[in-house]
Amino acid sequence: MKKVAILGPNTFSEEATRHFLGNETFEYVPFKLISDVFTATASGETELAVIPVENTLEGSVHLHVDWLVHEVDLPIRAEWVFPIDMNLIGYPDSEGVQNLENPYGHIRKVLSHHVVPAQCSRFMKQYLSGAEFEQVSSTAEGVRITSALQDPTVAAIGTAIASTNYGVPILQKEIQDHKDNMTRFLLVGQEASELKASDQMKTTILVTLPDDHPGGLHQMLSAFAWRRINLSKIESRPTKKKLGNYYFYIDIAGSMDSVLLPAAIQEIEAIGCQVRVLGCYPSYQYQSQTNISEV
Ligand SMILES: O=C(O)C(=O)C[C@]1(C(=O)O)C=C[C@@H](O)C=C1
Repeated sequence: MKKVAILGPNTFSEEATRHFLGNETFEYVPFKLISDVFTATASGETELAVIPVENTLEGSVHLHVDWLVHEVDLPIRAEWVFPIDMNLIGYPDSEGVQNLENPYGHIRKVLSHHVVPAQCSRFMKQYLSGAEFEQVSSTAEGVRITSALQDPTVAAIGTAIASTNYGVPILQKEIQDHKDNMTRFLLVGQEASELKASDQMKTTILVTLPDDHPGGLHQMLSAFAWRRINLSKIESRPTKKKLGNYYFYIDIAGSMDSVLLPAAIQEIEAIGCQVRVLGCYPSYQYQSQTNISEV
């Protein structure tokens, strides 16, 4: 059984991974810190890792993408998109004071993962403006601490499964700003896995433009444009080597098996761009029942 490192247990990462990879084919190894998820896989302790990289409301999780680019050499093997329903998890007001305007006015501290305030900003502004936000390593860690403290002034935002497993009630369901809040996860690792085919293949590349090459970005993009290759994401990030130096993180709809994509890459290399392929992999969309590990 291949081992998969995940941020967990009781996190959205675990929920999403179990949904897509099922409970039979892989062994899940939970880690408290996302850095440990990466290093466990880089060191060979686990074959694969699951990394959240992007959210509908928050955009890219730069910290995680930067790890993938700068700290480890783990090809992308698959991606999936999973719906994220945030829950306010805590204890009701112990004094039984019914504040009709704000039933959560007794909460003074909220514990969760750092991406959560951007996903629940409206609810937090309306009901939790009197509470301090404290960042913890995952949403589940916030629920675990809330459970240990048993203090109604401390609450967490996390998964329904964390509420059940740590025995802390859900005070309010679905507190994310949009009903269709989604997070994109990458499956990465040196070992390829047999997964169900997807009719959507993606390729992720990193491109560094040559210095002093006016119009370089335009030339690079036109290599894709005239071949009608669809770029689903392009983002510039610092190379971390020199101030003002950037690379482009590019998601391409298409496979390296096609004739067009390798030709486009050759063309941009010919103008002096450096190209690193992070992976060519199947992309899966959420359906209420999706197990991609049955081949
Ligand atoms: O803390 C968790 O539950 C996670 O799985 C991490 C994470 C993330 O890093 O984006 C995953 C999905 C949600 O967007 C919120 C948090």
